Amino acid sequence: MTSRLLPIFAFAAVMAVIPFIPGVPPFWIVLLDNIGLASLVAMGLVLLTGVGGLTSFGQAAFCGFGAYTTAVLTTTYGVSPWLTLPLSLLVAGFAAVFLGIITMRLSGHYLPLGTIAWGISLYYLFGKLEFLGRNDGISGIPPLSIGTWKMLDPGTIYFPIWIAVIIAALLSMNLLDSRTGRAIRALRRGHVAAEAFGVQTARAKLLVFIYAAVLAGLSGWLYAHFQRAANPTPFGPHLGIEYLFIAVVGGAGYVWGGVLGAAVVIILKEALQSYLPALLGGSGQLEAIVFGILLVALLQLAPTGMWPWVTSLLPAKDSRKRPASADALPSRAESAPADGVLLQVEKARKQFGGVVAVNDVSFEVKSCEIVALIGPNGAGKSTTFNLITGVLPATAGKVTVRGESVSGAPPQEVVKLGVARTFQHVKLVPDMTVLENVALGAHLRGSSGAIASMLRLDRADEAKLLAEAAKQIERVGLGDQMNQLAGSLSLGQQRIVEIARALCVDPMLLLLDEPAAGLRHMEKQQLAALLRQLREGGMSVLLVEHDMGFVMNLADRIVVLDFGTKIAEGTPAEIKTNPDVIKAYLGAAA
Ligand SMILES: Nc1ncnc2c1ncn2[C@@H]1O[C@H](COP(=O)(O)OP(=O)(O)OP(=O)(O)O)[C@@H](O)[C@H]1O
Repeated sequence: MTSRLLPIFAFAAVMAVIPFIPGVPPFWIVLLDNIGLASLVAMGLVLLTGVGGLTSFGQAAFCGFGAYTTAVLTTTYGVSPWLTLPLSLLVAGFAAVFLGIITMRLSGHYLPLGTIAWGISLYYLFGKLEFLGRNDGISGIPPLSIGTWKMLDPGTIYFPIWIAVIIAALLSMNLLDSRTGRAIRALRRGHVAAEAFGVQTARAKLLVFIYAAVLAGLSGWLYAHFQRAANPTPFGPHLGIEYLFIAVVGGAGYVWGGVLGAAVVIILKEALQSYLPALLGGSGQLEAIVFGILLVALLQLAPTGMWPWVTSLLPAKDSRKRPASADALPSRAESAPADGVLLQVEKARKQFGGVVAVNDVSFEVKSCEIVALIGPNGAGKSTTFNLITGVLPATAGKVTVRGESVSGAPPQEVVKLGVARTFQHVKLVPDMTVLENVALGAHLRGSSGAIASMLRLDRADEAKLLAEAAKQIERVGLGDQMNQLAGSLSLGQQRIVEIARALCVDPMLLLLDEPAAGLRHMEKQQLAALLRQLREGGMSVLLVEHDMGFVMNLADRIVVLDFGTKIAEGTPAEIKTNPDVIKAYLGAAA
């Protein structure tokens, strides 16, 4: 048994024993059932909100889909509860596809607002539909049973609930620790970085949305057979907010945070409801107020949630070693273009309203060449990068890579042609290790999907991706930092991590946006040596850089932009003495 699974099996063993401990009050078991049911929903939210950065207040509605599906099928049509399980999950999943296609396009505050909107609508819909029993709901739902053993009491339904929680936790952990998981985790840093490495972000968002909905649907299915009744109240927006609360209190980025959050919130609520009126002698909503205050205090104590706070109190584990060696990933099949021109930018133009950020700029990058793009702040260098990599559509002009037009192509297509990039403002996921961040660069070189990852069938593929990531990290000289969190590195080192991530693409052209910023003198020399070595190996580099010493010693050719217009192009020696460049840039930079 691996050390990863050991704590889970220990937890499962403890949970299995609890109902058999003599003297355990039945009320505790009911509480544990409720914790398990809430854990399932919260675990989905951990992936959706904590990991993927997509806030949803509407998860309770998916519990409703799961619960009502089994309620209708078992009571009206007499279908066996076990047969309704896949159907409940399917209905919740399809509802997520439909709602996800509409809502996942929203960004910023509009996304959570969208989820509140459909959360409220579905709550009222459940209460209006005749076949769902309107506000009274559906009663007489049969219990789960195996043979003649009917799971009628809280102590027996306890087992399917907690088996579901443990399986869901395992699947979620497997998913996060995979190629698809990295893609989901990268979503939190925005679309641009993930898409630059081929991640279909819309698909990844929808996937995690469906996953969270299916877990909520499972919770709803279990709830219906636990309560033996379903009505709209537990599937309304109030509960939707509470589930999000549970995930945040537990630690929205951590699978087990969902379970811990559910335990803390449900036990706290229950304790306040039982003891507060007796203590203070009052009745009414006092416990709700105290509950709110206590949760805010908890979040002050552990702003990223209880789970990371609790685990930080445990003795630190040994960080993982270098990934085991694996078969190398196949190298890029395409060879250098016959005419030697890797990248051709022809009269590229980009206007933002009245601002002409890139003004009919033309230049090319040949095979095995290092070209620098320089110019004052706001000259249009980063915008030019964004035009080449498909982040922004050009207003006019043409960009070709190895003779193939990339105008209008999305970043996911451009990277397939062997164009990899780094960003002026570093876009790493800070709470992922250096290794995991870099492995995102090899996304397109792996093929395992979400289901294979959840079932751990992706290990051979994953080993190759991690081995490639480790190779590139060592190549850029950060082998010792491989298992550190990317956010703990200096900004200069994070830029180098971005280079390793780009190298994982096996690129023909590397686009580096200010790679030397934040590096010390020695580190700059090492970076220059690395880039020369890459050039010797057949790679081309286009770099934006303000450090003129670095550029002049490294570049074969320099293109100078000023106010979006190309004002000069030539060798470092020519550029250094060009009066226009001195006037517009070098004079000021010197
Ligand atoms: N999304 C945008 N919307 C509007 N204007 C923009 C946008 N992006 C860039 N610009 C404008 O386009 C011009 C070029 O910006 P760009 O970031 O490409 O310059 P840069 O040469 O990379 O500058 P720096 O060296 O400061 O990064 C600037 O005037 C900038 O304000």
